[in-house]
Amino acid sequence: MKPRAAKGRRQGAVSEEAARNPAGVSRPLMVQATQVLGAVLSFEHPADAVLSQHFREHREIGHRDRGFIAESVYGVLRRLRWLRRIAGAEAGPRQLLLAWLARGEGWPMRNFEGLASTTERDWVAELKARDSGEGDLSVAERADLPDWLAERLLAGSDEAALLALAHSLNRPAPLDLRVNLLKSDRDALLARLRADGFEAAPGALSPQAIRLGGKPALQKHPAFLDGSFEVQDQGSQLLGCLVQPRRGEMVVDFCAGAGGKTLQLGAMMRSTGRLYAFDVSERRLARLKPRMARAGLSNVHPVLIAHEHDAKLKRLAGKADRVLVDAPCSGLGTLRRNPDLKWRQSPGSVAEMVVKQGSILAAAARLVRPGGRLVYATCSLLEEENDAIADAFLAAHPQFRAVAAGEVLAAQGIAIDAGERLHLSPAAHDTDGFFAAVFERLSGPADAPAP
Ligand SMILES: C[S@@+](CC[C@H](N)C(=O)[O-])C[C@H]1O[C@@H](n2cnc3c(N)ncnc32)[C@H](O)[C@@H]1O
Repeated sequence: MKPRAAKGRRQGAVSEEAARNPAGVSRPLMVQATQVLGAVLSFEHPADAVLSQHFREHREIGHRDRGFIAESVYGVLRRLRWLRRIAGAEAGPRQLLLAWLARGEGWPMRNFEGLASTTERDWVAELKARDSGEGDLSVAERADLPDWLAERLLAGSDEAALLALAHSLNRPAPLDLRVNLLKSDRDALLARLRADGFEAAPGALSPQAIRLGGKPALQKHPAFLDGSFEVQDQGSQLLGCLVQPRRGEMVVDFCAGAGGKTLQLGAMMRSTGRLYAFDVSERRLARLKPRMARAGLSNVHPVLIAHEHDAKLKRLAGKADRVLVDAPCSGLGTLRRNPDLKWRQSPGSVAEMVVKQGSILAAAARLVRPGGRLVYATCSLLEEENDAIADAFLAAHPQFRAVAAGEVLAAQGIAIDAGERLHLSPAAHDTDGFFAAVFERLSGPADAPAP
């Protein structure tokens, strides 16, 4: 990614001395937020990557000011359709930001004094009075989703449910931690965090989860540095519970990425057995390595593969006790954290993903031993990436049977309305949107070799 601005203090650099409005925002901070928003709205790179790069290049920006920039950018992304409707289809980043603050955040006019020019303030005053014509909006506009996505989510649902889902997706996500069972337990970590002034409560769904109030900075907290916890959404934790790996087993995390779930699986195995972490991305696997060390795991073996038919996988055929396929997907279940995805994805990108998902699942299934378990998961809300893939897999693989996700979770004391397959959503469960299907390989002959 190209740097968008030179480093150091210059015009627009946030300083402690600059005058701030009643909301604590200064003119230079507005300039920074506008710059980042402009870069994000080109949709060339994921919003979180643009923000991280900006903050790396501007270490002088404090925690609170970073919060303002990130929340403003994410606020605009969440409500982009609505904002363009009230601010005009041609509105640039500065206007969209002003419109968000005036209408989305409900700033009073006095907050704009000193931050916006007279012309801008006149425009904002007019905007505040403007009727955005809510009555004439389509369901996709009210949901602040692109038409194609609203249509797909509406299939098998109704308008009220779609709007409830969209509103839950258009809110910021809570902050969940996963206790590293190798290093601590939930009660001990809760006590430690509360003693440090954190608002912390046990997660309602995952037995390994703690939910924090607010968005405290955690990277330098001693309990983070000593590996006692990782940040992981409760929904994601339930996927690890569906895999339910045991001590001494051979487990494969087929799409391990930077290891969000690998670390959970490794801790559930108590750092015994062998846990292979495959991925096609060297960059992501590189990020897993320091996390393994911090977590105190010695059973994880990261392996870079070229694709799902890589020859490195052959020797594991029919050997794994558990295989997780946390498939590459549209990510639309994570819109609370990645609101730009709804504008970055398209029917074409989803169609490509679907082909890849089917291919990865079929390849990963070859590694499962008779009697072993296979879990297919995504963080998508789209039927074609979820149930349709699971249905097609079962139809083409009679050597596998479906296992009810609800029963696997209930056996671990996790009471959730899962039924056959897990469908989590921010509206119903206050987690990110996740899907998971569990399969078991029947005893029988091994698969024919891969073509
Ligand atoms: C949803 S992400 C995984 C997230 C990770 N499991 C976690 O919990 O942090 C999907 C991953 O699949 C990887 N991937 C894409 N194509 C793949 C393939 N053919 N085989 C294995 N992994 C692949 C991507 O690089 C990405 O890291």
